[in-house]
Amino acid sequence: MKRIGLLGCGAMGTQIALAIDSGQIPATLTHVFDESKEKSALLVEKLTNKPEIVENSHLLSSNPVDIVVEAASQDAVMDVSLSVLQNKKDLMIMSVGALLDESIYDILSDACKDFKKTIYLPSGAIAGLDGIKSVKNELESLSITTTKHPRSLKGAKFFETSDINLDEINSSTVIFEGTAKEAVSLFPANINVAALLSLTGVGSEKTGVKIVADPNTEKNTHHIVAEGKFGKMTFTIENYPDENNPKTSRLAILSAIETLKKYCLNDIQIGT
Ligand SMILES: NC(=O)C1=CN([C@@H]2O[C@H](COP(=O)(O)OP(=O)(O)OC[C@H]3O[C@@H](n4cnc5c(N)ncnc54)[C@H](OP(=O)(O)O)[C@@H]3O)[C@@H](O)[C@H]2O)C=CC1
Ligand SMILES: O=C([O-])CC(=O)C(=O)O
Repeated sequence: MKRIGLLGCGAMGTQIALAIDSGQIPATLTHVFDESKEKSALLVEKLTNKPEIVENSHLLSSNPVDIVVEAASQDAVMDVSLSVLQNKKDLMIMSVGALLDESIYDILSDACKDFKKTIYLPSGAIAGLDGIKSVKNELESLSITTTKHPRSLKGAKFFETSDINLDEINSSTVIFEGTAKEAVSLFPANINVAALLSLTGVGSEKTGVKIVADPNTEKNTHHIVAEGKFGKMTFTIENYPDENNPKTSRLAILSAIETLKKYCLNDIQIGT
């Protein structure tokens, strides 16, 4: 049975832990960490098989786990990823935006080879990465338009320097248009999906991102358009947000659970 260490005990971390505890993911959750001690304690309280709460994030991978699952933040990814690999543990990353920093990406990619370990990036809140991966070398344009309710965009770094007041938006409004590289740094908890698309396709400077605030939607909608010599692909994913964190879609959590299930099972694997 695989042993899992969990970094981040928020909306996603909690659902992943419950999926392990119920046997849906055939593994043991042995260690957890969150910078909020209260959140780690609250999570452990919900579980039948209680993991140990470690004192800092680096202690997750110095314990005998097979994989560290990150469901915390881009800062957490920057802080622990290399040491996880150096400790010869696999790593699953949800805060994928951190990997758009090219030096981080290259260092981690080299470390995977050096330590013979793998970093898993689930498809998260979108679908279609299998197709985009296959046509990667023929892509001529790739873009994503993400529409969320203003409450799901609150707190983003973007608003520190923008005149836009989310509370005053009363109809569907484009609040950002730029590259995935810019989007991921200005909306770190909202548009990791643009980082996934970039890494799969044409890179973060060539992947276009539009962010729309719509007070009349209850969904987190991602509309992806990929075009090239192969033809054209469009994907529209209309996600319901998680009930505890409106920024995060339910699909992102289910995708994390499915990726972990695949990691823990020896079985027939379907899809690219
Ligand atoms: N790949 C994808 O498609 C998607 C990725 N995500 C990303 O997944 C991650 C988890 O999402 P979610 O669970 O909804 O977020 P939450 O905010 O609900 O939970 C994150 C938890 O991690 C904690 N945390 C943040 N930074 C650190 C750190 N450096 N060390 C330890 N703990 C930390 C937070 O504490 P505190 O609250 O005190 O900051 C919080 O308790 C987020 O980064 C989110 O942006 C989300 C949706 C889709
Ligand atoms: O969950 C979503 O819809 C997308 C999201 O927050 C992200 O990519 O960071």
